[in-house]
Amino acid sequence: MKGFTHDQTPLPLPAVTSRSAIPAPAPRAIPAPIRWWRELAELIKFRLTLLVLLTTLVGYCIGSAHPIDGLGALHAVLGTALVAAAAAILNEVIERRQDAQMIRTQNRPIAAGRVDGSHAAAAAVACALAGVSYLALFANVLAGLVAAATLATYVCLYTPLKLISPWNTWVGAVSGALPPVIGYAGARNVLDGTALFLFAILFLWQMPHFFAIAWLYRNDYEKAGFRMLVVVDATGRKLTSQTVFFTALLFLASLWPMVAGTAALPYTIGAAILGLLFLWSAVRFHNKPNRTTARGLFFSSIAYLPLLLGLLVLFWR
Ligand code: HEM
Ligand SMILES: CC(C)=CCC/C(C)=C/CC/C(C)=C/COP(=O)(O)OP(=O)(O)O
Repeated sequence: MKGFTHDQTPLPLPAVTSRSAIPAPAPRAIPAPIRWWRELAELIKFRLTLLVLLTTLVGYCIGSAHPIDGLGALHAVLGTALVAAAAAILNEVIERRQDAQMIRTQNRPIAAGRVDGSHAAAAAVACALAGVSYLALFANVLAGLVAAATLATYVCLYTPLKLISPWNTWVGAVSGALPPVIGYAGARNVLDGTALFLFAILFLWQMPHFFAIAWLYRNDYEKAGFRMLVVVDATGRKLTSQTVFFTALLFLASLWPMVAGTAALPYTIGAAILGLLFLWSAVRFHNKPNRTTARGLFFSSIAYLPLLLGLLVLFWR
């Protein structure tokens, strides 16, 4: 890959337009391993992928009998990690032109031309095949199939649909909701009501999560030609109403274990408190949509999910 072999320069920095007569200090060289890691982290969307893998681990823990089989969990997470990394890279290959037009993504290795798209695609396909086979061999075939379906919905449906219809977010939310199901299938080798519950939590959570982001980056999305709801809904009313609607549904769905008797009381109390705080954040965004409330909602989403999933694992029975 171009960026991993010849490139000795630090990653491009934003242009500095200072008129000061004092010469800027020469940029300090970044050690090669750090540079490579940064490129790889951008390629595989490291932080997003990390949370995705946490949901897989949670799915495994919920599906597994006590005590949890640590090696089994490791297999499920490793296999999913390979497929998720492949998904991120293929998305960046397909969207390299759009990514290059958006401020948020223009410095991604493929969009910026530091990594060759066809080499990256070949590596991603190898990674995807390795991940699905790994899951089929070391977890079970069902987990491998769910992972393959996650990859297919993300790369073959969601990614092209972003340029066509605002329904893309629903499709993307299906991809994002499947990783805990991979973990659950890896532990149980079946898909049942609990798998559906995990899917529903992730599906609903993604709506406020993404609508907050979409609001923050709506100019970027418009510039790149993405048909997100935030771009086609000029008033923003649909987007903010849907944000509250889905967060309220998420609140209700998160209380399902109380009704089904599958989680102890501390879970219900914790889920109710977290859900109300998240809902408050969504209502604040609805009543006054601006950068502050959108950012607040984004951070609430990032805090809510691991906390809720942590409670679920701790108090599941
Ligand atoms: C419809 C589905 C989703 C869409 C469209 C979406 C989109 C995005 C975008 C555009 C960002 C970048 C925000 C920024 O750079 O400031 C982001 C950040 C993030 N997303 Fe999502 N996301 C979705 C689902 C998920 C899922 C399923 C997870 C994990 C379970 C997740 C976890 C994260 C995390 C941890 C971040 C912050 C990391 C970072 O800033 O790089 N997202 N999301
Ligand atoms: C096992 C497996 C395949 C796991 C992956 C699951 C997955 C793809 C989760 C993310 C869901 C999603 C739609 C993210 C946004 O992507 P985006 O392309 O809109 O984000 P971007 O604008 O930052 O590129």
